[in-house]
Amino acid sequence: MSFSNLHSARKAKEAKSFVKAPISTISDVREDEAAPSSSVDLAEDVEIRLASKPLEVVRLENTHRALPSSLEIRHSCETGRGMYAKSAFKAGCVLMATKPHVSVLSTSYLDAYCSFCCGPSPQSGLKRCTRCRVVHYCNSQCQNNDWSVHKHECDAIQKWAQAAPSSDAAIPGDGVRCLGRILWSQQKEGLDSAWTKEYNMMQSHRSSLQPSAFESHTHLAHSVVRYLGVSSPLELQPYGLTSAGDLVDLISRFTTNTFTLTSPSLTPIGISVCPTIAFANHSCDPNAVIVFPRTSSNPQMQEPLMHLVSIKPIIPDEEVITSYIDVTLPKHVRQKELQETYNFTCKCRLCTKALAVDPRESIWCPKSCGGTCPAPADEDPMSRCVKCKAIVSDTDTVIDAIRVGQEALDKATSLQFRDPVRAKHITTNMLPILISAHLTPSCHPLLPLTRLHKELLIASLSSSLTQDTLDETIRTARNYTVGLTAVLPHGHPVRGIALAELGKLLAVDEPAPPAELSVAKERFPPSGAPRLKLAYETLLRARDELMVGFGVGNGGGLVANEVREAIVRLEKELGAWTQGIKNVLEDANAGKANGQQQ
Ligand SMILES: C[S@@+](CC[C@H](N)C(=O)[O-])C[C@H]1O[C@@H](n2cnc3c(N)ncnc32)[C@H](O)[C@@H]1O
Repeated sequence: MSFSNLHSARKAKEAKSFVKAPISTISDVREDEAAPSSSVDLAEDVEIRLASKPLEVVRLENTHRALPSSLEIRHSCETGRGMYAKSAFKAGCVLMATKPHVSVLSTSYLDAYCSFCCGPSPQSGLKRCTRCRVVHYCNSQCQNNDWSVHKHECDAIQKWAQAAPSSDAAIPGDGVRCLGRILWSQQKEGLDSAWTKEYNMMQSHRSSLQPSAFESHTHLAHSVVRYLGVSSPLELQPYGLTSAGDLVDLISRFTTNTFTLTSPSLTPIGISVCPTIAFANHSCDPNAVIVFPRTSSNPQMQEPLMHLVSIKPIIPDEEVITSYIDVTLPKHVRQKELQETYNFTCKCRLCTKALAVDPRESIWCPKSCGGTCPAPADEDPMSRCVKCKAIVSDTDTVIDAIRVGQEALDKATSLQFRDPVRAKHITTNMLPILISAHLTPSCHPLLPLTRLHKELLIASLSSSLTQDTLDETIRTARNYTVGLTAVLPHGHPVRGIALAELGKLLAVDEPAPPAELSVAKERFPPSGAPRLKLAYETLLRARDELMVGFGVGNGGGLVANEVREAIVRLEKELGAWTQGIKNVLEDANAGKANGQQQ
């Protein structure tokens, strides 16, 4: 397989969730060395997620037609409205698929994806709107379909650019553009329409706004008013905004209920608003995920379609719960994000159950018994191995390494697209420090640094593809999948994508395989046929996990299609190898036999 076949060579400019790292510096980790998984026992889990008494069903009165009859909205005192299963689902079921009310691309993707169907640029390239010169479309069909809303947006973008203090600020941010689209769409659909009612039924935290949210909400409100070009409160009335409180509700509903729009390989490319799926509440140990698999052969057919997919079996009356944040993060980071953005304290079992060791905050046993210990922290420096009870003596080193690692992660993330060489320098230097402090591959910040390093290595492979750089990238990708395996359940789409990426890297033609294959026998990654075999096995695992995470009914999404094609190619290559070896052996045997006869 050629390097260009790697989907991960994408320009993930605004990826805000995870990261990657260089590998020659990372000691090899076996998959069975991963810290114990934090996923929970199903029977116990179900017991917790089933309400003790029947919950009140929320009547939707001619709205939310996208909600299938197998799901129901019910109300609980603790979490408000939530989505509940009325029948049983296996892992990998598409619970619902619907077109979001609004989807908007992040600024850095406006020239790489179509602003109507959110599909990637076709081979022939995207066509730019000649008036605003900001949004792009696949073709005139997408442009025409978008015109009823874009005609307002087009004027607003042009006026915004004229008033911008610098070229950096010439395009409004995605939040402002998304709110503009919501308001123009409401006007188009009618303030009494189901569309508008559904938006207005979404939860607002207006009466309980966190002080930390005041500033960002006020800033967003001012920007939206400027973007709409209104100069008095009266001019907001046609948008259904009759008071300052209405404006706060609009913004609060937006921040509380917005989803990240992702590509089929999970690169965050924008934001989407979908009131029906927004009924789903949060858990750090979710049983469902939201993906955009883009399986339709015609990209303009209703794309982007948001799919809600079960990643665990769900029983009738069980709540369907997704995660709003990156659940590979440690508890205190998750809790802070949920409080600040969504205004609640998570009481899921991952947040409340005392785990002996959380793989997100774990180090290897100081006596190397194979067990793990909780990562020491300033407030709780005492730590011992859960297996052999050995005490961690050098706690300051670990605490310092974690602190410096977090600083390096923040710095390298901010440099990833602006100065990738410096970012890679940082990750290259930081990874060995965290590894020598005994952090497990799933421990924060080693996991996100490994991810960032991997992304940086993949991005630089096209200009420097050598055996060493490829092997280093493979080792990093492998360490990343090992870390993920400890913190995400089987079938989580992030795991499927990471495995697909690793499998594809292993399948890239080796630029200069070692002449003496026996010399390289023990190292990772292997060379030659064993490498192809490993690529094949990894892609089979990826296919199985993608089928769950992106839905069996979707064939595992676009990435699983690519994986299947790679599997077929590898089957042929491996077949050719096996046949070649068989032929050589037969020739050798025939030669021996001839020699004996003579
Ligand atoms: C996207 S909405 C989910 C639907 C919402 N419960 C409703 O009634 O419309 C997000 C909001 O739901 C509430 N929520 C979601 N998950 C929760 C949880 N695990 N515990 C408490 N509140 C939760 C929070 O108020 C959060 O800001």
